[in-house]
Amino acid sequence: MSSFKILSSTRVTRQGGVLHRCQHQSNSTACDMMFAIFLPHSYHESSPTTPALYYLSGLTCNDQNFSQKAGAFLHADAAGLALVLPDTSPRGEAVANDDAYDLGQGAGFYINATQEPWKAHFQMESYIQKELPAVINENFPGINPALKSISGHSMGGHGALTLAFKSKISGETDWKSVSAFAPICHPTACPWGKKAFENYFGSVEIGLAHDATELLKQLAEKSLLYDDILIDQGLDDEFLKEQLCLDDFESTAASVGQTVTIRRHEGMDHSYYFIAACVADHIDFHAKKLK
Ligand SMILES: N[C@@H](CCC(=O)N[C@@H](CS)C(=O)NCC(=O)O)C(=O)O
Repeated sequence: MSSFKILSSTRVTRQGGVLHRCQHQSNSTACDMMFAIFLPHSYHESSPTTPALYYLSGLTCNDQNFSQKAGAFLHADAAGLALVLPDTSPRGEAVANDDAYDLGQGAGFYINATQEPWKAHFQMESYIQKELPAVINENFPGINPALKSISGHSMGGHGALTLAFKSKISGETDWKSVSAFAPICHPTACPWGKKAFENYFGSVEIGLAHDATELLKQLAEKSLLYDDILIDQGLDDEFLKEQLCLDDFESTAASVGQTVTIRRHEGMDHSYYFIAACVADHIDFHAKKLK
């Protein structure tokens, strides 16, 4: 029997768009997972036509930060786009954790951990690449399984870029387009990424296979480049220099021929004010690719 449950449903646009908060037992993470899904008013169960944008949140977030702060629903409703909003990690008393905000619960980094005490539950890559899309397709039949794109913020920007690149390289899943808000672009070169990879994989070197700047080279070698990637970045973002390493990604993209539209915004920081200011353009970017 399926463990899937809708815990709450709230109308969030005047046109009739609805936000559902859902829970299910995950095989990948071996615990109950929460996610939210926004369905535009044009969604109909009887017609599998609605495209979906998966949005991956950053450190310390759960499935609710984006819903409450990004102000994206009206624009997604007009574009006829569903938004899938997963949690950032497995959770619960039986799940390993750490006192620091950048490791453990709330900091899953969208990878499959191989090390104790993390590996039993921290399997977020499998969860986002395979299990969650299957749960969405089974329980929301008005979603078109072939029309999905991915975006994210900070740690979630790293997740969006790396999961999109890895799925193209492996040929397993097809994310039609990818964008990011202030992504961690080169995790093997920044403190957040080094700490995560040392703990979850046992070494930073293993993390090279999970680093957007490194994966770009493989994407190019296999002629699998995206036609464009949209990245927004605030120039007053306190994490830009030490943690995000956007310049490394930009120069590697240029050297391998990957087009990236990078927009740098004076005065904007790392917060959801910045995301709210840019989110409509990301919705339009993906909606066009998903037509
Ligand atoms: N120093 C911050 C780092 C965490 C942070 O800035 N998280 C970003 C993503 S990397 C976020 O979206 N926070 C939640 C929010 O603003 O709602 C903290 O301790 O909370």
